[in-house]
Amino acid sequence: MPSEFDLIRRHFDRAAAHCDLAVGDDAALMRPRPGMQLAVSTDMLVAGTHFFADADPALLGWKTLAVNVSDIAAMGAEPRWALLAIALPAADEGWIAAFAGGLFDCARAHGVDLVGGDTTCGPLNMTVTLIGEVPTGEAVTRGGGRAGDELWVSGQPGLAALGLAALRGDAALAADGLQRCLDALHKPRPRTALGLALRGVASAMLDVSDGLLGDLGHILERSGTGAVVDTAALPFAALLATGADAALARRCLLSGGDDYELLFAAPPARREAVQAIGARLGLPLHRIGTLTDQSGALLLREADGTLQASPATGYDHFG
Ligand SMILES: Nc1ncnc2c1ncn2[C@@H]1O[C@H](COP(=O)(O)OP(=O)(O)O)[C@@H](O)[C@H]1O
Ligand SMILES: Cc1ncc(C[n+]2csc(CCOP(=O)(O)OP(=O)(O)O)c2C)c(N)n1
Ligand SMILES: [Mg+2]
Repeated sequence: MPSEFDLIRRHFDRAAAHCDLAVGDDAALMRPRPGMQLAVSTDMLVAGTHFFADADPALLGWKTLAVNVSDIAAMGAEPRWALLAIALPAADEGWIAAFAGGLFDCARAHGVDLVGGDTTCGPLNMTVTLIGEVPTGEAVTRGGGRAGDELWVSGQPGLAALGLAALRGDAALAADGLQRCLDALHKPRPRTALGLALRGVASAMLDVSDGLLGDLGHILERSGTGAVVDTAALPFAALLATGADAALARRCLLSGGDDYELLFAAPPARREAVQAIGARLGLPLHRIGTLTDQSGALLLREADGTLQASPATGYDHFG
């Protein structure tokens, strides 16, 4: 049976590119580049709550890091250093090797060093702490939105929630549609390049983990604005193309969660700049509404022009 230290050495100790001291000592040593602020975030994934216990370990490794990279991207920061705290029910080396493989694939794709962590025996869960860098004063927070700013969302929110609904037997999807939804659920692609490009363009930003409307509520709260969301501008077509019915597609897109897309506000004068960024990155950016001066009020404008108030609620662990 491998020891705790064998597991760390074999699976989690890899060369770090931009770090003075990484895995193996009491603490890691990193130097932020001059003129940079550190952006620090942590998110935990728990078996049964965030994933099924029999999930593919390579995909789980990817997602564990990806959801944290997404938070750093949402600040307009560059992800740099990660710490991984993991509790494992057993020293299953095949499982751990596959998990580490997926995690390091994501680390490589986003320029992240794994610089430390903790490994214990216990119910399967993992927590990554991610440290990024952003030029001092240039981070994009949730609180900079102003009435009149346009509201945008990247990519294809709703796919992951549809995938989860299908796994639970609550949605019958066409085979290729199901594949696309499961890929979104299991392998979120954090929008790092988009987050960096939106520095100096977006007035407020966050990543959508708990569902579009619920997370929009955080922008409204921190920015002191309201919002009108045009439902006709939301990207429903790709969800309907999976074979999902319209009501489920709407629920997944508006409040499903697990999207890891960026939701941001930008002044109308920056509309062309936003569109140019989307074109350069080959990433669809949807202009889905406007911030208003009615603090906290979230309205949905339907295709026929009618306005209806909506609660800004999303995924809630205790709700
Ligand atoms: N146990 C905690 N102690 C201190 N701060 C916390 C704790 N849990 C969450 N937070 C903070 O509350 C805020 C909202 O957290 P969360 O909803 O998890 O954000 P996100 O969706 O970006 O992961 C963040 O600033 C986070 O750091
Ligand atoms: C087995 C399973 N059940 C439910 C979900 C859906 N789900 C779990 S947590 C969550 C929201 C995001 O997690 P949270 O811990 O709130 O992340 P944060 O907002 O802190 O980034 C969602 C949509 C899932 N992915 N897998
Ligand atoms: Mg969190």
